[in-house]
Amino acid sequence: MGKEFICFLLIEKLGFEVPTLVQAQAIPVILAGRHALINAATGTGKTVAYLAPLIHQFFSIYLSQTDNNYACLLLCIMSYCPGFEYTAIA
Ligand SMILES: Nc1ncnc2c1ncn2[C@@H]1O[C@H](COP(=O)(O)OP(=O)(O)OP(=O)(O)O)[C@@H](O)[C@H]1O
Repeated sequence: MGKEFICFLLIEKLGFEVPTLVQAQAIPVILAGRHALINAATGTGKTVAYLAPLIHQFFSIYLSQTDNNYACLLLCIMSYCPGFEYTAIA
């Protein structure tokens, strides 16, 4: 599973045609397995910058180990905190 899944997440599921600067910088680093300290202004897209590659890696592991069972729970918490539209627990 390569870049297509990240594009699927960002474009098809979230409707983000173009990654923000912080996403464009952070996503390839995290996908490469390197540590990343993400520092950017409020509202610049940090949440997706770290969640998209984490979800990608989660499903990569899931698909390569079909004898194990995993659960990925995506929660919509818009009412909890406007502007913060999603979170993930894996
Ligand atoms: N690539 C993108 N294209 C368009 N909109 C985006 C993109 N990435 C994030 N957004 C939107 O921008 C807004 C801010 O994103 P997000 O909450 O991830 O930023 P943040 O940097 O984590 O903010 P905070 O510092 O408040 O936690 C959200 O409404 C989100 O849906």
